[in-house]
Amino acid sequence: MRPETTRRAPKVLLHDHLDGGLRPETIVELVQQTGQANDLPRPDAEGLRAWFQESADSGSLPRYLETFVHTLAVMQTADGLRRVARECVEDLAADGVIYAESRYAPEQHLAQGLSLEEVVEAVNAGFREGEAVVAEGGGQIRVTALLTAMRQAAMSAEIARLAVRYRDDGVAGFDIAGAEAGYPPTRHLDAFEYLRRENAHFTIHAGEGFGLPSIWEAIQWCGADRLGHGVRIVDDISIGGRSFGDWVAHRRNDPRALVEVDLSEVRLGRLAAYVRDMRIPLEMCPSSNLQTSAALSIALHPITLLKRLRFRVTLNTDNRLMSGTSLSREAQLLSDEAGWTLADLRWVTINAMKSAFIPFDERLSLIDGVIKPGYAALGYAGEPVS
Ligand SMILES: O=c1[nH]cnc2c1ncn2[C@H]1C[C@H](O)[C@@H](CO)O1
Ligand SMILES: [Zn+2]
Repeated sequence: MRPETTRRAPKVLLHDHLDGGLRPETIVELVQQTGQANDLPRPDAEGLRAWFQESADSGSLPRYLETFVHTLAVMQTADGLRRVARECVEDLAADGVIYAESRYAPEQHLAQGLSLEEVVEAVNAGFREGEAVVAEGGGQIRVTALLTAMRQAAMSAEIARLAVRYRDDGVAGFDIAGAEAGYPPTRHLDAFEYLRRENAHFTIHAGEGFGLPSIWEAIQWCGADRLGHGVRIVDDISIGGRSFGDWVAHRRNDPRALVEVDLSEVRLGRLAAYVRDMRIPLEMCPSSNLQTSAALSIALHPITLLKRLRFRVTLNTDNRLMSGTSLSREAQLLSDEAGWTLADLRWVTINAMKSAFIPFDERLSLIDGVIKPGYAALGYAGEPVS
């Protein structure tokens, strides 16, 4: 794929953290307004941009998460939140995203006295402003919010109630995030049971910093509609009688290994089969996984095998600032290093749109009215993906 084609292609983003996608320039400006500029690890936008990426490259999820203290610091006022939300929408639209679910944890924005409701309303206002700016410029994007509860904290029941309260006002669902090992999703069972009683939607970060037990709990015990990452589902997949991890480690110097592997040699365990059979969406984030050591390289990232096996794969950014990425960059990396085509990008885009938390008729109208015509305009009308 040519980068310009990748950027122009309509894309759908289900897993993007609002507090992981700020413009470095905005952080510098907002910190200057508060008079706390000395708290920044670098004084200027370019220095900050590099600092976030380098610090997030630590190889560990808990250390990756430490960098968020500097984005959260400028997201404690209604004005700060509204600006960050508006710029998020503008940046995604410029990258060719036509529908996004942007997540953040309201409980992390209360330090300067905002209430949970004020946080949600400020972010919603920013999203609506961003959509209006994009529409005025002749573009098109819709952004909804997912409210995240932090898994190490104890506010999930309250955040779940907040998500239901705003379900008809810009909030599409609920999520659990934060360090995974040691914090199983079942700690938040009351929140999930409440959401299910309310017929509400939720996703759970699972199978990123921890393996199969976390995925199993998220699906079979908590009832998650989607999996945040879910990349470690490959621990339940074998190739030629070897575990995926062993198999890939032996081929770490063969970048085409996953593109060429004979699928008749692949066996799914019961959990992997369940995830595929039930069409459970995987919100996969390749660059983020390299930074937290959940995958070895783009070429050998499990997403390419899972796509070939027809799991319901979606492609996402996770944290654009910490990973120095965008959705089109993620797609371009897969094109350059793992043989992905425009047909593959269209397929994961439609997968994502089908898996979104907005009503079915609205998803369908974006698929038929925007995504399919958008790919047709690029010269790709939708032959089956190999
Ligand atoms: O990839 C992630 N795994 C777990 N937690 C994450 C990830 N990316 C961001 N977070 C956390 C840090 C943010 O402050 C929080 C809400 O967006 O979610
Ligand atoms: Zn995430």
